[in-house]
Amino acid sequence: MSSEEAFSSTITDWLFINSWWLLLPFIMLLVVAAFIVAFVLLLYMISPLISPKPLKLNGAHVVVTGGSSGIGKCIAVECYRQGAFITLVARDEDKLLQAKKEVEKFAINDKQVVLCISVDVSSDYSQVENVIKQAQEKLGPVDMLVNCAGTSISGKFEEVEVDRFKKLMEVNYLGSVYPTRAVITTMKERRMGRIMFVSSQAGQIGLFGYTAYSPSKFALRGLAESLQMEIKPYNIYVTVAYPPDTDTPGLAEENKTKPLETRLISETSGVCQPDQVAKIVVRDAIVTMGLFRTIALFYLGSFDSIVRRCMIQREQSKTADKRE
Ligand SMILES: NC(=O)C1=CN([C@@H]2O[C@H](COP(=O)(O)OP(=O)(O)OC[C@H]3O[C@@H](n4cnc5c(N)ncnc54)[C@H](OP(=O)(O)O)[C@@H]3O)[C@@H](O)[C@H]2O)C=CC1
Ligand SMILES: CCCCCCCCCCCCCCCC(=O)[C@@H](N)CO
Repeated sequence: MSSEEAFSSTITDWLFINSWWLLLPFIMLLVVAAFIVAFVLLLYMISPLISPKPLKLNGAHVVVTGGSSGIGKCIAVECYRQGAFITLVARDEDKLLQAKKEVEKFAINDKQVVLCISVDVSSDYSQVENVIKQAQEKLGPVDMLVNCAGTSISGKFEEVEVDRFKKLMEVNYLGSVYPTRAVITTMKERRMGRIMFVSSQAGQIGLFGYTAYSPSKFALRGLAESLQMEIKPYNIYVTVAYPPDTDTPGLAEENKTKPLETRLISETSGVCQPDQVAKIVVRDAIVTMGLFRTIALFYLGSFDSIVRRCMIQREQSKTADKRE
């Protein structure tokens, strides 16, 4: 008996089957699995080749709304440490100046600047447009916008004051729409830019106590996905961050009224440190392509080509109009 026969008879004996070809379905399954693994590996390897160039933060102008406290402040520090020029946007001027001092400690060269702008990002679009204009005049066009200004409240649906529902939509949703609207035209003209929206784990899943907060964070995802499809041909990339509970003044404030259920549910995903969250979300915003995004890229590729075709057509008809 050859060694091959010995091998196959051992396996068939072991599996209590009398012919090797009964193994065929399993072998086919293995082959298919191997192909899938190989395909995913291939995607992983080509990700860096087909992804846009990472944004160099050195010398870039980064605007951080909510940059005077918590996660926003840490995002500003993270970008400053990589050589960026920073505009901090928030309402309270004292907190802004304090944050400016903290950020400035992390300078890597003596040209870097931290600019402070006091404005409510949620109340009046023309105000927001104005301050963004001022910031661009001082520090140049915005390369990256981080929409981090936001606030939260937790409580049972019927116990949350009715006007809070409107307030949270205004600050968390419109407060991200307005700054984005104010930078987008210049970004499109320059055919470059990054926009980050800071949502929350409570923006992926609705949870007890967050009937007012979650919807305002869900809304950011709808905005981000639709906007991304519009502006990808202009080489502008949008990211959404979904952090868990993070140790900030905002969380301390929220904890004052947090129902027991919300607390117990949130504890399952723990509390992060804001500098840790900042590192991750900044990296994701500047290096735009991991494995899952590569897969999403193929998935969305056909939609993108529609958008590109329309853009070309529209520009062609515009120049034709001008000639007439
Ligand atoms: N901490 C957490 O557990 C988590 C937080 N998030 C989100 O991250 C973001 C930051 O949270 P966190 O760091 O905890 O918050 P903080 O309360 O510590 O900081 C909020 C920042 O936003 C600014 N801000 C608030 N409202 C306005 C407004 N109307 N106009 C301009 N600026 C405003 C504040 O300054 P000022 O008050 O002076 O205007 C401050 O700089 C929020 O969007 C939050 O929803 C997401 C997941 C978890
Ligand atoms: C793919 C689906 C993932 C779902 C994960 C489920 C995790 C449950 C715990 C949720 C914790 C809620 C954190 C809210 C943080 C927040 O935004 C406020 N603290 C703001 O102040």
